[in-house]
Amino acid sequence: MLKIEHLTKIFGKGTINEMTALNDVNFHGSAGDFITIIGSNGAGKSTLMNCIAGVFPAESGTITLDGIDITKMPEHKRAKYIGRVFQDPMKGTAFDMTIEENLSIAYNKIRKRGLQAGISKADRELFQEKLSLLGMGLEDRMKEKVRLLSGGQRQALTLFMAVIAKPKLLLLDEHTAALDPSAARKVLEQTDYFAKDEKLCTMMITHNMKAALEHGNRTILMQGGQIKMDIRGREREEMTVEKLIEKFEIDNDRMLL
Ligand SMILES: Nc1ncnc2c1ncn2[C@@H]1O[C@H](COP(=O)(O)OP(=O)(O)OP(=O)(O)O)[C@@H](O)[C@H]1O
Repeated sequence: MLKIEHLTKIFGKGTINEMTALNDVNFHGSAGDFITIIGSNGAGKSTLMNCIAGVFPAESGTITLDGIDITKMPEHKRAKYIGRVFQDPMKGTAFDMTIEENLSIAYNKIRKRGLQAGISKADRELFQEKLSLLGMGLEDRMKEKVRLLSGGQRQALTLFMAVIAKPKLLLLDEHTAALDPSAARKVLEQTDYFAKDEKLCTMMITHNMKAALEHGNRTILMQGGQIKMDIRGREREEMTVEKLIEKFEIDNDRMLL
């Protein structure tokens, strides 16, 4: 599904601020994989996601998604294949538009229809049915402006918008970090639910090592722009936060136990 080969990203090349944020990264994610990504500040986690999403080009290396070489594909074209949710609940939605208008924009991403095409009865019923799965009562508030929603509700909606267009890859960059513990738990439960789609590969950055081990089927640890560890299967089942810290000498400044 996702194949990354020899990916290197250097910021400020040739200047005194030169920084190798990704150093020859190799990675393979399969459909159905839910990979959690941990690592201390500046390890290269967000840069990896930004390179995959096409926010900036890499110096060298290739990125292939479902057999398509997307290395040089512009960001807006990749967006068709990639869903993304950020830490800031304000970021993923148009807050002055209604819930159903936001959903329609996200859904039309795959249908090449603009908002002016209107929201059909069938679409509305589909949104309503799917929203009810979030268990937040949003299905009864579809004509309300998104700005009226709480951070947790908005993040749940953003997550939902990211998956409604059936992406191949879902990139979650600390998407629950700004939420209160109960909203974070709820959005993580919803993430588990959506990540079960066997055609989807999910990658989630988190500073919460407990969550990193409790969610998904693989955990990768990044350090100094490289993937230092890729744990899965039996090794992951037996892994604990304490063992992780000990084994990989993790500096757990921002990582919560
Ligand atoms: N746009 C940019 N311009 C210059 N340097 C950058 C840029 N983005 C990231 N960097 C640098 O690249 C390195 C990796 O940053 P990145 O944001 O990927 O780390 P991270 O693992 O996501 O860290 P954090 O957990 O703090 O978010 C850091 O040294 C950072 O300062």
